Amino acid sequence: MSERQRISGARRLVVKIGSALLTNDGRGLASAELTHWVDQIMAWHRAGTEIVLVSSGAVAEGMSRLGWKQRPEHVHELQAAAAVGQMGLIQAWEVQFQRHGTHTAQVLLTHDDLSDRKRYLNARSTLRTLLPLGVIPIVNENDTVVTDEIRFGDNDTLGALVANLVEADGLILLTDQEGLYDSDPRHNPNAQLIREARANDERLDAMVSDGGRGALGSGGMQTKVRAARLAARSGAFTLIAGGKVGNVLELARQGTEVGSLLLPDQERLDARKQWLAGHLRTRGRLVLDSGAVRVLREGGRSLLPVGVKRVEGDFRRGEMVSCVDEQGLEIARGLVSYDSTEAARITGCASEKIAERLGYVSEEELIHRDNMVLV
Ligand SMILES: Nc1ncnc2c1ncn2[C@@H]1O[C@H](COP(=O)(O)OP(=O)(O)O)[C@@H](O)[C@H]1O
Ligand SMILES: N[C@@H](CCC(=O)OP(=O)(O)O)C(=O)O
Repeated sequence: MSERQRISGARRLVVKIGSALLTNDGRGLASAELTHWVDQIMAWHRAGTEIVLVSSGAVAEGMSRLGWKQRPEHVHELQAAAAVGQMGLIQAWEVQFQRHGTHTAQVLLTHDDLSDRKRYLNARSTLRTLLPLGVIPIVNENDTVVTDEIRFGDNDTLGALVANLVEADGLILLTDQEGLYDSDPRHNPNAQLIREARANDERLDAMVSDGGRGALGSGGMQTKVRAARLAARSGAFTLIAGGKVGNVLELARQGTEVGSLLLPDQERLDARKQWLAGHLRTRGRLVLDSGAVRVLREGGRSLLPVGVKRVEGDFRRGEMVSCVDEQGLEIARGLVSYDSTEAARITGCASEKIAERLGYVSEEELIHRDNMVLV
């Protein structure tokens, strides 16, 4: 498979559209372009690719609605502008997707949400429920409750964290330049477009080192390269491409060489499992019966409550637990879908009986196979 076919063959993508592009450099929402991006996203969607859209532009749209000509210096004013602008932003997207009979969902997240294990799993479950329903989630930073992110105006990192969260095959960052150049094209007219690189290639750092922040006080290419490295941790590629090129998403879908493709060093699933195995401390143990030990060892299966005999330790949903056999030998590790008290109440229970025991169902599996590594 050629590297560009990775893009056309993607099953799940995160598309991030930056402030500079979406708001015509702060002059209000770019309505004509918005229509065009939605048409292209829908072509992809109709072909069976699940899409999460990460949309910036709340601050810029809020400033325009409030009649503010200068970007305010006070963070609380930026937050106020974002709260006003988010209304316009979501409205504009919704109207466009409605033309295609497609529902949208507003998802506001912070970086902290994604580093808290429980909220991470909750956000993941919500997004993974929306996608098969054919809904397009539209994600932005929850600017009311954060200050750092709004100061730096960086949704590239959020896009990468969402790509990790939903295990996307790729992250597409649409911006006002045609891609990543070997130096800032705003300052160097001879700058050359980088067509393809490994996301972890250290030479990229020098190319983006001047920051090159856009007029809206945003993160420039530095945050895009950093985002590509984050996305690569779960095996996703990143395409940085120019949203001003009329049909850029359509060209990318057809495998045409547009923008800069930054590639991960590892395949998607291996990368995620390595991340799981390496980054988290175990908080408790699930003692499995022999049937569960056998199916886990065979690989590729989730752990259901029915195969668990005993729960040990005190853990919360989303934390890492160890799965052991009755002799205490560790078989696997994974992110658990229920708190220890809930897990104890559903041990040995068929998945369809979870609701009866708990009054609700978070997940049918105690540990989903995507969240598990065999030891
Ligand atoms: N090596 C580079 N290649 C391309 N653009 C660069 C580079 N270094 C800095 N930039 C700057 O990054 C800007 C895009 O980033 P930004 O303004 O944050 O956009 P967005 O809102 O789309 O995230 C470009 O307009 C450009 O001036
Ligand atoms: N969340 C804020 C700021 C995000 C932002 O501008 O990020 P970026 O598009 O990466 O420069 C907004 O919607 O205006």
